[in-house]
Amino acid sequence: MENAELIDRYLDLILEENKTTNLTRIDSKEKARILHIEDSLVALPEVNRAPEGLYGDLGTGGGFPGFPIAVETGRKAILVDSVKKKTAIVERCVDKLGMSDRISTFSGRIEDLAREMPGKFSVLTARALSQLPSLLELASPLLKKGGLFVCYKGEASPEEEEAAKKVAKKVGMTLVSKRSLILSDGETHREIFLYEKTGKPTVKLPRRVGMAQHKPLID
Ligand SMILES: C[S@@+](CC[C@H](N)C(=O)[O-])C[C@H]1O[C@@H](n2cnc3c(N)ncnc32)[C@H](O)[C@@H]1O
Repeated sequence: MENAELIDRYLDLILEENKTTNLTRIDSKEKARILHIEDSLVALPEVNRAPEGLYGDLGTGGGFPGFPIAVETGRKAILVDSVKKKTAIVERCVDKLGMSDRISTFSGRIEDLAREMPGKFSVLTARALSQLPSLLELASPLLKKGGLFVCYKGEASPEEEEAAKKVAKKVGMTLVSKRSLILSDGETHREIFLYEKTGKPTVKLPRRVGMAQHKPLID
């Protein structure tokens, strides 16, 4: 099966599951094609700059951008979410498409994955998960040196970007690029932030579960 067809079938399976479990508020196929598939794939150029190796999608929900990115890059992938019900559905859909040898899930907190697999990832993505400062802290301990972190943001405020600068330094990450675009619906604004793991964090990571999101390292 072609990649595009595989991804389209995955979306069908997720929309079917969505009738009984809340995975996405977008229920029309037409809209979902733009907001889930097209949007997931806009950061492919950034992801492809990463060194070879394992890919992870943090806070994957119904598997976006994780599934489309995993298929298009051909990388081994782990899709991470703390809600077991969601990862169970993603796993079932991946399995139905015969992709479970390459794409797996981790059901648990990102902080716990960082304890199990420190420095094992070459590239990570996160969409609609948290503010940049928290995301940087969560991603850093999972990445190998030279690994990349691709953040899909709506519109980051100047304050959020300023806070992210401070935290990036503390967690050994460097901003490589930022790009803005509008999706083909003509209205959805997307910002892609690309960070590289360039050094050692000056704080011990991961901190206790929940700290990155509730008490970011901004002071
Ligand atoms: C708003 S949803 C976004 C889902 C998907 N990335 C998308 O854009 O469609 C955020 C997801 O992140 C998960 N999440 C939030 N904090 C997490 C953490 N610390 N560890 C693992 N998953 C987390 C939530 O369970 C939720 O499914």
